[in-house]
Amino acid sequence: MNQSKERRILNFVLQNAVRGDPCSVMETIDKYCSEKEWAMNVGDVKGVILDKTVEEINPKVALELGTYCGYSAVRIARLLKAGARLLTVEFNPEFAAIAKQMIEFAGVQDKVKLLEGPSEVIIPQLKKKYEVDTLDFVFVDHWKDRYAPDTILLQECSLLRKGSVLLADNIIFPGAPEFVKYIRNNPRFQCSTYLSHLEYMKVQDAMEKAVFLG
Ligand SMILES: O=C(c1ccccc1)c1ccc(O)c(O)c1[N+](=O)[O-]
Ligand SMILES: [Mg+2]
Repeated sequence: MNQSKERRILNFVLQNAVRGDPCSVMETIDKYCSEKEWAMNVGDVKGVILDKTVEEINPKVALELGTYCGYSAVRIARLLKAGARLLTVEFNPEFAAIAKQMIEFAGVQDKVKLLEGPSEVIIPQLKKKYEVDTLDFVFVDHWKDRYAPDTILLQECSLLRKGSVLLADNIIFPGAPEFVKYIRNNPRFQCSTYLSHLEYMKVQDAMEKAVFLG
């Protein structure tokens, strides 16, 4: 049976990256996806914006919506301090299976918990089932029409506290217009936009940082 693109990416990493080295895994994925097959990882350019945001916040508890192959989970987890954790949510079981292997190969599995299922089901479980009090950082990178409803759901579930930071990918391409309208007109969030490019392409994109004001 034909392999999926995501399986081809994982195999390329398993054959070419250094086991236990998150940077090697990221670089190898970026090499494959820029030279062989485009894929929707946050990538090396927007990845620097993600890095700087994570380093600025130094989160104890981080959430990622949209694991895909695990690229940004590895990218975030490598920067987490001792005792910090990343919860990453993936709806697609094939993607989740690939990401699990990617995260383990990178050696960051002790910092990452991969939760398989729809975000709207998992978010209301975070407090009781996954022992989350509040989230310090949320990387929003899943289905673009879920950005706004899940941001509302995070608030309804009391998962944000004063100073919690959301960073949303793809604000220009593919775009998340409902989210942008919601977050920029909401006095409970302080927003800033980081212009960049779509991963591995010359297409303009952007990331939106939104600080919850309580
Ligand atoms: O929606 C797409 C998409 C649309 C069309 C074809 C392929 C992907 C996409 C593109 C770039 C992203 O960074 C990203 O996170 C996504 N996504 O699905 O979450
Ligand atoms: Mg994205």
